[in-house]
Amino acid sequence: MNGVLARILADKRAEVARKRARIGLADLEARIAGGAPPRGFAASLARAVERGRPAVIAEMKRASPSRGMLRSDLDPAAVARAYERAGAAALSVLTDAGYFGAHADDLAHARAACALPVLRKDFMVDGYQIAESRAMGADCVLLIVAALSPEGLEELYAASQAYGLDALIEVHDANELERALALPGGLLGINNRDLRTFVTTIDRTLELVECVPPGRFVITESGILGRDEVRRLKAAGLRGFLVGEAFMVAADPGARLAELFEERVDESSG
Ligand SMILES: O=C(O)c1ccccc1NCC(=O)[C@H](O)[C@H](O)COP(=O)(O)O
Repeated sequence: MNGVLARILADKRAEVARKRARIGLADLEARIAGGAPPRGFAASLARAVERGRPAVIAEMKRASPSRGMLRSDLDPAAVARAYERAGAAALSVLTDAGYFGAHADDLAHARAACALPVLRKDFMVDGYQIAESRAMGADCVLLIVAALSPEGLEELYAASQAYGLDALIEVHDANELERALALPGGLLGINNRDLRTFVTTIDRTLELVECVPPGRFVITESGILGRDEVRRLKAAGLRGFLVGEAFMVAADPGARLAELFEERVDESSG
C-alpha cells in the first residue's frame, strides 16, 4: 500500500502504541463498566428508513487530508444539536487529531449534546482502539477493509461485537466488497473516495451497489455535495448516506442537511 492512507496507518500504529503505554486495557475496561450502554447505531438507521426517511449519518470534522481546513471553529455540541433537529439518524465524529484536526473530547461533547448514536470515525488498526472507542462513548466503529489484513478485519469485527458496538465496514472496490460480505454482519459502507488518490465519484456506489446481495444495509459515503447526487443515489435505491464536507463548509450545517435531503414534489417520482 502507498499514498496517504499508508502514512495515516503507520502514524496510527505509533499513536496506539503510545496510548497503550499510558492507559492499559484494564483501565479502559473499568471506564466501560462505569459508562452508559451503546445507543444502537444500526437500529437508528433502520428506524429512519422504516419511517420512509433517508438515514443520514451527519459527520463533523475540522479538516481533512483532501480538502484541508473545513471548519476551524467547529463546536461539536452545537453542531450535534443542529444535526439532530434537522433529522439526522446518527452522527459521525472524526477522532484523528493529526490529519483531521480532532480535539480529544469532540466525540464526548457531541454525544452528550443530543440523543443520536455516534460513529467513531478513525483508522482502526488494533483491538485496543475498539475498547477505547467504547470507553469514549462511541456506538459504532469504522472498519476500513483496505486498512486491514483478512485476519485483522475478522479480529476487529469480532472485538466490536464483543464490546456491543455496531461496525461500519467500508469498501471501495469489488475485492474489498467480497471481503466485507464474508463477515457475518455489519453495516456496509461504500466510500466514493479512493483513500489512496482522493479521486471521489458517486459512480463508485452506483457500480458496487449492484453487487450487494439483498438484505445488507448500504451506506454511501463521501463526495455527496449537492441535491443532484442525493437524487441519483436515491433513484438507485440508496437509503443510507454519510455526509461531511457539504455540512462542514455551510454557514448552518443543520439547515444544509435539511435542504440536501428535503423531498420536493417535482423530484419524488425518481
Ligand atoms: O476525506 C479525506 O480527505 C480522507 C483522506 C484519507 C482517509 C480518509 C478520508 N476521509 C474520510 C471520509 O471518507 C470522509 O470523512 C467521509 O466519508 C465524508 O466524506 P465527505 O462528505 O466527502 O466529507
